[in-house]
Amino acid sequence: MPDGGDAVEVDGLTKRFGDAEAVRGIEFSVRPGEVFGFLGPNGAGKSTTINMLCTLLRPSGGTARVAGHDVVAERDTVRRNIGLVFQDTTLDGYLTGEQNLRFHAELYGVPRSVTTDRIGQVLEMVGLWDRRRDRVQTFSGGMKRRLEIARGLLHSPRVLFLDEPTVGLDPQTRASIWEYIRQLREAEEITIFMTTHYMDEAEYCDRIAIMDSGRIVALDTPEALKAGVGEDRVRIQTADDRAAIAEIADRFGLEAVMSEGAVTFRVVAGEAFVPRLFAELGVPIRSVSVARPSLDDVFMSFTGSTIRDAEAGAGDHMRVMMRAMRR
Ligand SMILES: Nc1ncnc2c1ncn2[C@@H]1O[C@H](COP(=O)(O)OP(=O)(O)OP(=O)(O)O)[C@@H](O)[C@H]1O
Repeated sequence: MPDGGDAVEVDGLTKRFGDAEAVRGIEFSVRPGEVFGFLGPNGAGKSTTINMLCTLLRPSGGTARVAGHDVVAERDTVRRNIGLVFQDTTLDGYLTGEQNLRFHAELYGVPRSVTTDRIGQVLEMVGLWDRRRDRVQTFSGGMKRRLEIARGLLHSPRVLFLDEPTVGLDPQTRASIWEYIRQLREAEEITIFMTTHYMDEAEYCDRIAIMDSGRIVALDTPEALKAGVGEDRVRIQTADDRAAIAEIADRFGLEAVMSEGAVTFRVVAGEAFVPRLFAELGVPIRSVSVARPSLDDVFMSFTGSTIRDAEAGAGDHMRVMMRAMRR
């Protein structure tokens, strides 16, 4: 990619399937070295977008450049510069881990002189060096996923696309995959473009784009997106909860309720508000906690559904219902 250029640069990108517009003229860019998360409910257009960026699908309009090259005019160059780790595994179970990688190296034209070293390097990176001579069919789900990540890295791509890299894996394996992703960024100076349905994982991304109904509806750092939701949740335990609720309404104009045994209310910049609360509330406070808005709150505010609904395939249905209810 040219010096100073973006790793992914999308302008007016559109995809129509017949009359339906799956991607509606989106625009965004990803900086080199970023871990960029792509979120959205089912049918939002994420896969369609990724497929266009990976040159697997031709755009109906607009442009996309990946690693500095146009996905239509320079398709083959783009392909050489990207790695793909998609949900459907394409590993060959009868081959060993090492044989799978060797096959891929030939497919990508990795020079023979460097293949063996490179295979060793990526297998070490994902902790599979000791299992390199075992058939892949004996691997656990997490090991297969790690081998796929190793394979995606083999030809030293500039941009690695990961489609739900940790889906269906146990929390421990998910954590270790993330550890590899973080190491990767340091070791390979690679840009990572990923989709995930796990909000706790989206937190690890440098920036997140939320897509809904073919458009990018939000794009920023996880911190900025959460701050954009506005209000923090403050919970206090007091000597007299009923009096505290009344006083919070009178003095600060905030509506507090009892929730799980604590007086709970929402306020902008909760941490800065707490000293004022202690100074001005007549009722003694026994304990206080402040919770920032979560990425779940962010997702909900932009798409009208939680990521779990979206994951369960109920996202579209929920959204329609919520919109109808708001009317
Ligand atoms: N080959 C196709 N032909 C017709 N319509 C398609 C095709 N591929 C996708 N679509 C439609 O485009 C829209 C976006 O689909 P897409 O798969 O990109 O969404 P997504 O955000 O990746 O969803 P998911 O999270 O379920 O994978 C959907 O309405 C889908 O039905």
